[in-house]
Amino acid sequence: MAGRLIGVVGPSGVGKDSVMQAVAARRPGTVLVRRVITRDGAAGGEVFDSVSRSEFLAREAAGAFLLSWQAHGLHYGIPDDVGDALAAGQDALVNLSRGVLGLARARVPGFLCLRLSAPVPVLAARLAARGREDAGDIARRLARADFALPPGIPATEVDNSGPLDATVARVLALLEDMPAQ
Ligand SMILES: Nc1ncnc2c1ncn2[C@@H]1O[C@H](COP(=O)(O)OP(=O)(O)OP(=O)(O)O)[C@@H](O)[C@H]1O
Ligand SMILES: O=P(O)(O)OC[C@H]1O[C@H](OP(=O)(O)O)[C@H](O)[C@@H]1O
Repeated sequence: MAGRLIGVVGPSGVGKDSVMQAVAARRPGTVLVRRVITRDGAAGGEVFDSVSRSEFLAREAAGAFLLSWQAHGLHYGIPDDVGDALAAGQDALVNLSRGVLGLARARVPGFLCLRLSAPVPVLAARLAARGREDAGDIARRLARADFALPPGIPATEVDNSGPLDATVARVLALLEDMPAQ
């Protein structure tokens, strides 16, 4: 049976990468999708494929991405070969912009969406503690916290304002129960 693509969305700092990494580590057969990003490879955080803007645009034009978008002054791409993992029966977790959920749902049979949430003061504290962005960039990320999901996208909301372990346990339970949407 084919695996499922599980899009994890929510405001910057809510914990998407943290939750995805912990879930993949505890759930055999679940892989993390490595994103292509026009961000400095030394920025830290998630493991990603760092490329120049010109390289990104060339790959995009060549059809190398299942999904691509821009946010925070960066380009993001999801390699098309994620389909190989799904075809091999692996579930794949991917950090997505809320803005590409309509396309993801249209392009990927059985696409699932988890929407993480936490209050803005919690996001602000986490982004400051993470230290990957400067104060101006953090302010711009927080201003985007309430970005709405496109209409008609079924998403299961999971609160990540408490301990990470509690969120991970909740997501692991959900993944056993959730039917393809
Ligand atoms: N439940 C939690 N409790 C405390 N700290 C957390 C929790 N979840 C994540 N964090 C911390 O919050 C910070 C932001 O987490 P993370 O980078 O996973 O968020 P993100 O949603 O992927 O953000 P972005 O969209 O900006 O990449 C990290 O420093 C992480 O360690
Ligand atoms: O606000 P929306 O569009 O949902 O998300 C926009 C982008 O914000 C985050 O970027 P990063 O991981 O912090 O670079 C997400 O991963 C996504 O790529």
